[in-house]
Amino acid sequence: MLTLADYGWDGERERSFSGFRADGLVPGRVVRAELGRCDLVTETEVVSALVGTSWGAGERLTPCTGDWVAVRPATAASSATVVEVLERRTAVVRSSASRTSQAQVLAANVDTVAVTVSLADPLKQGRIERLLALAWGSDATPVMVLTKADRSADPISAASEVAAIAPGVEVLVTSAATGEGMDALTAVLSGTVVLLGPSGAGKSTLGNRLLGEDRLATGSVRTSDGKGRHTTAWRELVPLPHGGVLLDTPGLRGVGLHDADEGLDKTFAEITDLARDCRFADCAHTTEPGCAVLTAIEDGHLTRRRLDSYHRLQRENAHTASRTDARLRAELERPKKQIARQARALKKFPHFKA
Ligand SMILES: Nc1nc2c(ncn2[C@@H]2O[C@H](COP(=O)(O)OP(=O)(O)OP(=O)(O)O)[C@@H](O)[C@H]2O)c(=O)[nH]1
Ligand SMILES: [Zn+2]
Repeated sequence: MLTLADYGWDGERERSFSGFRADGLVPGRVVRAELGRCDLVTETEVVSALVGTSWGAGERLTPCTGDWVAVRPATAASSATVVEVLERRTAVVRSSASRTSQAQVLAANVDTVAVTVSLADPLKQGRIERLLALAWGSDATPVMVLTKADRSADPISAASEVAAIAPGVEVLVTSAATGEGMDALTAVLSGTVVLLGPSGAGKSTLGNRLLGEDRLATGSVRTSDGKGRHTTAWRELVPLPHGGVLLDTPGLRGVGLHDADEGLDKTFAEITDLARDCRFADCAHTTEPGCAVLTAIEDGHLTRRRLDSYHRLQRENAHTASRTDARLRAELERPKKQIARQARALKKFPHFKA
């Protein structure tokens, strides 16, 4: 029997939950979310629960896979109901490709984001940089997982090419087909793990290999049943045999950046470092005199492609930010504000945590 601790519940969470417990509520983690209802694991069972409105504020709650929630248990008269979504420590947020620019939380409370890219196809550097910006922006730890090494003529040089555009990120070469790199992968994955990558990158196949069983539907299975892909926002949270839990997301067609300033700074860490030496604090690294970034390109320390990619993703990020509507922004900011408030409280009252 698995406990909530297997799903990542910890002492800090338990302490901040005491008020809810006093009110007869129990904690649960969302393993699958749909509009208005979700599947949860609680200390005693797996339940299907209705999603209510937030207690104090009366806002409609929108829990997503990975969220910790406060649940009112089922009674003879009513089904189990989610009454609050607990503070998100991390969140993978993308801006969908739609014109209204809806931000969408793909996964909450993730510890490791495994960015999966297939070695069977030519590497697309811009796409890798975009996925890394999304991963860094979540506040979880990104890991680059190159898949299908059995389909590549030279996986080692592919890996060093990726390492060059992924400063500070561990790069692993794997093959679900031969088992190559699986032990190394198991070793670096910790806590709640999400596999993030384009459709067909091999995420589900890799996930099944990590789980040691065919839990997740792979491309071949899905196409054979005749149903189209991407038809549902199906996501599931499954415990891993060596600890931690795996969150399977469907392949992403468009991963627009949302509020990704910090994510971009970390993705392009060497540019962020160089920029400190630019003459102007607000240097845009385009034509400014005394620009350390442009000098690095002239000296051959930085590629023009890399700077162009940085500029392109920054422009896109600024554009989606300007289109995100206020309600959504408030919803996404709420957990962050909670974190900031708690951090301030901790500073003021160091014993607060104990
Ligand atoms: N040769 C080889 N093929 C692989 C490997 N891993 C996955 N594949 C194949 O790649 C295809 C896509 O794999 P999936 O696991 O469905 O990819 P996915 O990333 O989950 O795709 P979506 O569900 O669309 O996001 C399938 O036909 C797999 O059999 C591998 O290590 N080697
Ligand atoms: Zn500059």
